[in-house]
Amino acid sequence: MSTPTDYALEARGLTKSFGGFHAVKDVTLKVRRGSIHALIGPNGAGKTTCFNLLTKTLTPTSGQVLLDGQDITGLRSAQVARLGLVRSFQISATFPHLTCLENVRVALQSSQGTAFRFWRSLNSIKALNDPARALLAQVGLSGQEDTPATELSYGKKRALEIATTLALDPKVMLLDEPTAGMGHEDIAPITDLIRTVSAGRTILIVEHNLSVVSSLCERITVLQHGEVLTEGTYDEVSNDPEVITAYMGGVDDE
Ligand SMILES: Nc1ncnc2c1ncn2[C@@H]1O[C@H](COP(=O)(O)OP(=O)(O)OP(=O)(O)O)[C@@H](O)[C@H]1O
Repeated sequence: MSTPTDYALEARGLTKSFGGFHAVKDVTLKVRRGSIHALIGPNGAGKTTCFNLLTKTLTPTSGQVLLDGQDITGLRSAQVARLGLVRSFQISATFPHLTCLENVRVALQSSQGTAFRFWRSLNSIKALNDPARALLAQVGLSGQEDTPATELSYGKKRALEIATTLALDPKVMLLDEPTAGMGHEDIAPITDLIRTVSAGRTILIVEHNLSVVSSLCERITVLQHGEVLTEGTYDEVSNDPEVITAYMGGVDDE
């Protein structure tokens, strides 16, 4: 039998209204520890609003968010990041003119709360070089330490963003459309990378590319009009007639 702490991240009855409009309505979501869980749905279904509620970028109108069974509804975004709930491609945006090594070093400094202490000694900054190199190696960017982020290919930029997220040592990673805008050649490597970095972590992913979802995710929650339409394995949800009507028919499965 499942206990509450089998779930690294939980939403209970989460609702967000803008004026009278419910962008997210009574969403209950349980993300099992150590799993990769997808949140999918057609455009405007409420996925981004849900992510913003989970990372506390938005305050819910009602409902609760729990991290490892702890109610984090009242906390701020930076506080939940320190507790280990980190959203990639948002907090971890990279600095285009810094090198890969410098980008990861800044993220490591920020995870230690020292990012803006410019008077830190050069030695203490240099001490971050080895861990920064190790993180770059983890995402397949060895040899690119001195390359400015702006010169990386699109896929490698995403890998760098993942390295800066890993620098924060997240327990739960929220990945917001990691393959959006990518060419076919970059999709398989980034999918493999997400699988690799998922070891020992929990991942919730919003992703439009359903072949990425089917190859990565154990569980899938489908949103429609701000509400949970269904939840299950890829086979279960992709064969659900309601999902086919609401979602599959209208989505370009790249
Ligand atoms: N700040 C806001 N004020 C008013 N309405 C909003 C606001 N943010 C989102 N919405 C509305 O809430 C609904 C859900 O939007 P949301 O961006 O969460 O959907 P989504 O599933 O992420 O869509 P997409 O796949 O297109 O990114 C939409 O109808 C959107 O217009």
